[in-house]
Amino acid sequence: MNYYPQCPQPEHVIGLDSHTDAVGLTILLQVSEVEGLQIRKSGEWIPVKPLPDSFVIVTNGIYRSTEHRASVNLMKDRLSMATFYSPNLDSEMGPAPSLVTPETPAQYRRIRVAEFFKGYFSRELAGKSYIDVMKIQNGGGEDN
Ligand SMILES: O=C(O)CCC(=O)C(=O)O
Ligand SMILES: [Fe+2]
Repeated sequence: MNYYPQCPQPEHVIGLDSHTDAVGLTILLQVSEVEGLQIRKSGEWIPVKPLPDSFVIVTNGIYRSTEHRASVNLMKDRLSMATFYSPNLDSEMGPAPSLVTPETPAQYRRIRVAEFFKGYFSRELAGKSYIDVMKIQNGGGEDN
């Protein structure tokens, strides 16, 4: 649950700094129907207008996780509720074996989910997708 109190100087404040979610799927309800969520597209911040009775869905993996942030509002409080679909902490994460072929070698290494989230939650929100820490630099398999 994210609560953004009404703010007399919204131009000097950010509600939630730029980030990408580190999960498989995010479903977000903009509860109070006050504008605030923004996504970055071609370097520009685009507001995602709240629609009554609707959810915003953010995917990861083949559909790259969208960089987004939330602003605060001059006149009104804002409330959003995010639910995250993510893997079991005791498991590993990496490219789905069915997607790794000699023609399309693994581009990400496998790591323990707990290790991934430890790094994710201890970093600064800096826009860049955290999944890039798993990227295999030189290609050619998981040993590189
Ligand atoms: O409040 C919002 O609209 C965004 C919340 C969000 O990005 C998050 O909880 O990860
Ligand atoms: Fe988010």
